[in-house]
Amino acid sequence: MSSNDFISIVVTGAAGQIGYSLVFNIIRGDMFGTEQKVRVVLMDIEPMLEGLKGLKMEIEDSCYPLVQEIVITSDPKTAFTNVDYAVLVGGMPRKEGMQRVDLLRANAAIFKVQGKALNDYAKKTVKVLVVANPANTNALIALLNAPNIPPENFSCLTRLDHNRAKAQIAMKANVNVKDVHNIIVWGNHSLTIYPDTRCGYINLPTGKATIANVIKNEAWLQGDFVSTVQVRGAAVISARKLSSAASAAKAITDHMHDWALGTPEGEYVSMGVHSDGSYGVPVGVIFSYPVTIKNGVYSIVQGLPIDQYTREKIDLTTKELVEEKESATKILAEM
Ligand SMILES: NC(=O)C1=CN([C@@H]2O[C@H](COP(=O)(O)OP(=O)(O)OC[C@H]3O[C@@H](n4cnc5c(N)ncnc54)[C@H](O)[C@@H]3O)[C@@H](O)[C@H]2O)C=CC1
Ligand SMILES: O=C([O-])CC(=O)C(=O)O
Repeated sequence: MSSNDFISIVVTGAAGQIGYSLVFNIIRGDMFGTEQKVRVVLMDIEPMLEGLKGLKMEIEDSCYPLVQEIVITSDPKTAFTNVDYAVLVGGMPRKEGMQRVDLLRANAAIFKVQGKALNDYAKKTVKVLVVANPANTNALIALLNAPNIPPENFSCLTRLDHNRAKAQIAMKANVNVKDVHNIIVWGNHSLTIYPDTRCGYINLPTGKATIANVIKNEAWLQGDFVSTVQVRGAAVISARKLSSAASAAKAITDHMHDWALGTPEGEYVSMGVHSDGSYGVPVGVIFSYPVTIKNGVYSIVQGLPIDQYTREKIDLTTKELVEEKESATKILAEM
């Protein structure tokens, strides 16, 4: 995993609300296991360095034994040098009246710089997770600016959508979340993401049953369930007046944990990854697929049945991602 006896991970946007939860998940051992020492680089923009000093003090005061070193910085070279993992949370949030393309432009500049810094300073084996929105296309921009790092090493966070879908099914079926398996979320981390339960199953005391057979409500599975997952982020913002943070940090932790340590035999998780053309999605967009992971390498689950309804949902989210890619390509060409 690392040439040393510790793993080096950078978290950008570490002074923000996700960072405040995430960093403690990492140093507690939730991400890489309770025996794995970690060197954590906390990166944010210069005006946030004072806040990062406070976070560093809190980390020290928590006395977590896995902490090898805590570095705080706003300098990309210092942040990315020799890291094994990079979680890119920092970005420009959408402001009132801002169009999606404006958000893309503001973030393209950030992810161009960070992609180049990863390329120049990180280990060539670095595994990158982009969280900041628009997450799929920000990940693509970073990837395009890091030609020396394999495209398979870039991903974006859709595990929160996956976890949200799993939780909705568990609540509807009145079972524990740990008994719900093989949910899939397809596509873009946006309102078009498609949560799909057709391959999923639930472990009941009587044995394994399909989600459809337990829920027995196809209209709900194709209607309210899908829309609840799609608008869940907005629902949290509306209630909390802040976007999801602890649940996002948990999803990041799940994503990196599974990427580093693998998925249980037969278990799918959802990850935004560089499309290889699977399921008719064009090559070269960052698309959420069902994956299994072994020895740090993910494989897109192949051969799943795609019915007409699913095809339409996958096509819709694909169309949005292709349009985002076109906008990003134009924006990058103008820079
Ligand atoms: N993919 C997903 O499932 C989710 C994505 N998000 C996204 O994650 C991002 C972060 O969310 P929060 O922590 O709540 O936001 P926040 O606003 O609390 O924190 C963001 C941090 O990023 C920093 N930042 C801005 N530009 C930076 C740069 N160039 N380099 C380093 N740091 C920079 C800011 O100074 C701030 O400290 C947002 O874009 C949000 O939309 C949030 C939840 C779920
Ligand atoms: O919209 C946001 O900033 C937060 C987000 O992505 C989510 O909660 O899924």
